[in-house]
Amino acid sequence: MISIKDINVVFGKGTPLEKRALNGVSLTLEQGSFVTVIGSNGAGKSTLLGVLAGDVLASQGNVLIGDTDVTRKKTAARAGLVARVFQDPLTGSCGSLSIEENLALAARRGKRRGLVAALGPKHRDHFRDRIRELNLGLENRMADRMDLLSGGQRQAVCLVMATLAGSQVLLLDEHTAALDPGMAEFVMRLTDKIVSERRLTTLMVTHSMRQALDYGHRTVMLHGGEIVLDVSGDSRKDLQVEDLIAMFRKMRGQTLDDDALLIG
Ligand SMILES: Nc1ncnc2c1ncn2[C@@H]1O[C@H](COP(=O)(O)OP(=O)(O)OP(=O)(O)O)[C@@H](O)[C@H]1O
Repeated sequence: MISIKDINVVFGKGTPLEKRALNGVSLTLEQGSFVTVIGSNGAGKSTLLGVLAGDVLASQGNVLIGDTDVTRKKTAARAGLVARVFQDPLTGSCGSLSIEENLALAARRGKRRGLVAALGPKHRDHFRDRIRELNLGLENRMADRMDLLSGGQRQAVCLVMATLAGSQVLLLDEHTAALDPGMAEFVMRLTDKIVSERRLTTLMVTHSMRQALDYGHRTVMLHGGEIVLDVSGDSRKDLQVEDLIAMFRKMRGQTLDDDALLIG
């Protein structure tokens, strides 16, 4: 479960560049709920994920993950609670390490014992089994460096990595945006499977209105650092991509030049 209450984030406070990125945002997600987050550029989506991951400390408000108040805990201190997959497949893993070593590092996230302990035969078998489930043939390439994989293969491995340390929260920051449409669909189906099988509490930022409505149970729209739409259940089922685009237009007070960018 995630509960954030009345979160304010101000960057560059007291400087000419002061920017209020989040303004009194409150959100509660039950364990296992999958929420898609949309909003135009600069709306505050990444800042919201940063507040949950610990990269961004709120100037006001509280963040609870499960029963733990993590408001003042930095990223490393909440690493065992939160897993994150980024847009750039190179960000969430180490290209110069093998698939197996990356998995071993991910399995130790938030724990004290090092890489050697996580590369014992039992763990290796487990890693190979988990990678085999992807059906990408990567179980035969466990010693290959991560930077030899395609972007999609790498994101798929990152998703497996995100589940290895037992985190209950998964943050997805436009994690399919850099992939071709076929691979993006594969990674989304995999995401859906992992989230539902493991009952992960998930926030997924996307610029694709289609993805935002097709996946998850609830959709939240941010604008100017505030939640301006929060839909689930029947009212979400009735929503069409065109409705979301119309809301974007209204929020931005202008016509979008290229709807295809949003529909994608
Ligand atoms: N570290 C920072 N220092 C100063 N300003 C920042 C910082 N991070 C974000 N901002 C500003 O805060 C606002 C919200 O940024 P954020 O990255 O959360 O938006 P976003 O909704 O994720 O946008 P995008 O869709 O473009 O990724 C923007 O105006 C941005 O310029």
